[in-house]
Amino acid sequence: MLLSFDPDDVRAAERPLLAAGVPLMDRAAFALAVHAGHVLRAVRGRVGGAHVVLLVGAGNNGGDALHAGARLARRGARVTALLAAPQVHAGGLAALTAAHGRTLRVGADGPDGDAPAGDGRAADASGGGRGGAVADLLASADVVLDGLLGIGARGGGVRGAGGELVDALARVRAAGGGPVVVAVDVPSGIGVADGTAAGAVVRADLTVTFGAAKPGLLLPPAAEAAGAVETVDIGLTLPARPAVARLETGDAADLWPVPGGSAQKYSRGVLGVVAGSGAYPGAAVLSVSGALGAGVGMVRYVGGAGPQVLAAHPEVVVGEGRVQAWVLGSGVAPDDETQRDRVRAALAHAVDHGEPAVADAGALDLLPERVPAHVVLTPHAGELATLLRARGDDVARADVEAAPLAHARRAHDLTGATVLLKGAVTVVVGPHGAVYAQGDAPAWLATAGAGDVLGGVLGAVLAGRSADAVADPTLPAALAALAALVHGRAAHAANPGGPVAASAVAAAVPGVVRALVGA
Ligand SMILES: NC(=O)C1=CN([C@@H]2O[C@H](COP(=O)(O)OP(=O)(O)OC[C@H]3O[C@@H](n4cnc5c(N)ncnc54)[C@H](OP(=O)(O)O)[C@@H]3O)[C@@H](O)[C@H]2O)[C@@H](O)CC1
Ligand SMILES: Nc1ncnc2c1ncn2[C@@H]1O[C@H](COP(=O)(O)OP(=O)(O)O)[C@@H](O)[C@H]1O
Ligand SMILES: [K+]
Repeated sequence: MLLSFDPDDVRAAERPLLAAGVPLMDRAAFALAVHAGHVLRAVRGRVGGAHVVLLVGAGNNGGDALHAGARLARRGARVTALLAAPQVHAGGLAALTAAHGRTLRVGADGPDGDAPAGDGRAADASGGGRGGAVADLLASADVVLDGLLGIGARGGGVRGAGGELVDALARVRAAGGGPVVVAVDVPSGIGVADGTAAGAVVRADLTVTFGAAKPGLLLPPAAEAAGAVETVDIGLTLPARPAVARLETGDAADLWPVPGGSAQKYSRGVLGVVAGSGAYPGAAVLSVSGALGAGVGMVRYVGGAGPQVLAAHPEVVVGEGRVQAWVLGSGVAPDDETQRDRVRAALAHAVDHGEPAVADAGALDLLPERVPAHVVLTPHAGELATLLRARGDDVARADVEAAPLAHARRAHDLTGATVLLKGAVTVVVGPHGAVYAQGDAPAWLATAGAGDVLGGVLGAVLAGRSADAVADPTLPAALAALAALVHGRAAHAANPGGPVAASAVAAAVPGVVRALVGA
């Protein structure tokens, strides 16, 4: 499991080590220089003679970049530091200067008359004139180390001279080619704790993060700016509970309901599916496909799409009966009152009798005021905005997309449900601070019906672990993250690197599960 921690927890973990004189910045800068060296060898064959540009802000994040730059300069790299603040980390600056690195003060914060650092040159990053010199420098770099802002960032993008550097770097990259960008600790400008990415934000190819990952490296939309993430152990002891977790391959076997030798279909879990309608019978078929692919003991289908479901899956039992979990609402049209009544009844049963339930699409507006955490909502951003508006919040889809964690958390707080918010990175929020962010899927998965398959996979897992999911209110969040992981990997497996239809994703689920839980 990949665990991330809020800046406050990281600072608290650093404090005793710093007080004891442990050289944390040296450790961080050493690891950063090693990773930058790997990148330089990959793009130029060697560190000696390579051109490295440092973007340096006012804090310790800039100090990391300067110290790493000094190490690279000692190995023969040509290193230029662009100083975006009047005062930068003194020890780092001294180290770079001693290693014969060049420094250049940029932007309005460093007027021409200001006592400049290093070789005494000043430049304006905003474009034209000396701004052109900054652009040329960035364009000619092999690697840029982004040390503008780390965990001291207050969010909303990088402001001031650093923001101009971020924009200049973006222009260089948009023109094609450009340097490999390595973010120091986090891409500068992201919301480190909440994953927002408004304003001037560095787009990195690689982020070298210290002590532990930070939530913004896992959460959308900021996760996209981080590129690959390398975590460096600098000796911090962090709390037991992370801010945001991501399930990885090794976690699936512990969570998946693998049948024991004495299993029979009822003990493995029966899933009730109330999905599909005259307008959308395919949603019922896809939902059932996901559940069967995930290996549920049995599916009972309830609704008008019985003939289509049976034609695709003769193993399904059509009609009501006892179940251990539900999938509700996929493809249930707003004007199909008969099917909506069935969804209402199933939701009430799930709440009253302790049966886990997935509430998707057409079930979201039928949710009671409060539900237990074993009810899992699976909205996309538009549906989450609608749900929040129905409960009095003034929220548009774009607001949810800009801050998915905050809005998923709000929906959890308002309803009590576990909330799985679909997207390029799927965010899950449950009770007691359980938060997951899964980025397992290729963009090809953004295709009609894919969400119905996800609901079926999740329903199967909840049916298989029904009693556990009711007894431990944080488990539905872990199982929802697990379903997202399997679903995303199934999209890869169905056609690596290429397009997938939702039915092909469902067909790939059994193989993915075998690979994850097989002996
Ligand atoms: N502690 C240690 O020994 C270790 C720390 N380590 C490293 O230190 C990093 C944390 O360093 P840090 O605390 O100095 O904060 P950092 O992110 O560099 O910047 C703060 C400055 O930025 C400014 N600022 C804020 N928001 C802004 C914005 N939007 N736009 C523009 N400016 C903004 C802010 O201004 P202020 O808010 O005070 O006005 C302040 O001047 C950490 O990520 C890791 O890399 C490692 O070496 C391991 C050991
Ligand atoms: N850019 C993307 N990259 C990867 N996966 C995505 C992306 N956009 C959406 N998805 C995933 O695709 C699925 C789409 O589901 P949904 O929006 O409910 O579609 P439908 O209602 O047609 O089934 C979700 O699992 C979502 O997480
Ligand atoms: K940074």
